[in-house]
Amino acid sequence: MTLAFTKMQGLGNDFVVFDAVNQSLDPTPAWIRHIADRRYGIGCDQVLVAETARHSAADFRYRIWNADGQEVEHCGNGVRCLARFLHDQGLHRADHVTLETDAGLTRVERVDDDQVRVDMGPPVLDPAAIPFKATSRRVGYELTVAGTAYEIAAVSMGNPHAILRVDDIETAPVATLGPRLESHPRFPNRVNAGFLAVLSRDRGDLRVYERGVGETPACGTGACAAAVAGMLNDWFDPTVTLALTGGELVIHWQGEGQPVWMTGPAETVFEGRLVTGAT
Ligand SMILES: N[C@@H](CCC[C@H](N)C(=O)O)C(=O)O
Repeated sequence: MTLAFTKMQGLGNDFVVFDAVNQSLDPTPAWIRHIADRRYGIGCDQVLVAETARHSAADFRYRIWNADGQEVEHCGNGVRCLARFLHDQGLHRADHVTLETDAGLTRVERVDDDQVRVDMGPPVLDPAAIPFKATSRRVGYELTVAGTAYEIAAVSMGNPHAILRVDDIETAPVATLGPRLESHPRFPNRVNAGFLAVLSRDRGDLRVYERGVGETPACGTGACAAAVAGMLNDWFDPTVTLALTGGELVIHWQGEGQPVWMTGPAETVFEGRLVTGAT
């Protein structure tokens, strides 16, 4: 048996993408870990799958697995890549597509050959819905990690994010504090940890330690969550450019109840076929 796949990336956050509309696929956590393995598999941060939509308003269903084999709710860089995949594979020729995820419906628009713009929906700020253990909703929460208190913001973009403001992302303790935040007991579903440096009212630097992966060159939902945290704190104007290790994303949010818009690139790296022993 062989399975067609496409390797894609958005700002260096990389994906193996499968069409499960025209080929049959039954991903198990062990199979996902094998595909994501950079020595024994293809190698990626996330595996993305396009399926037939269940919701009548959606064109396709979009599923995401982290490299550790866990299925998750959303992926911002991935959604741009999936839209480009559907277009380039001839599965959906229009310049916009509506995708259904476990986090709801997402509308993706092609801006030009390089840039894709996504309506990521409104951020979720109610702690119980993130989920984050807190007695009431706040802009900043004190979180104790290994005896040290940090002020974080907690935001869900369908998936959970903790955002910590730092002076400089070069010296931010991403490798040490990232995994401790990821598995902090106040985030029962674990969390993606963003380290944000505010440069001006319309620019910031961001590094993200992703749940189920580790630090990646970029995280789209992480950039949306960091922008929202920065706007709620009045550090940013409604449009901000965030520079991640892999490149820049432009995020626009007009406030409470409004959708977060994310604009950035999506690129195909290569196409291939998985052969025996891979499933
Ligand atoms: N890289 C992604 C986020 C992927 C999922 C995340 N690791 C999670 O567990 O929620 C992005 O670009 O948003």
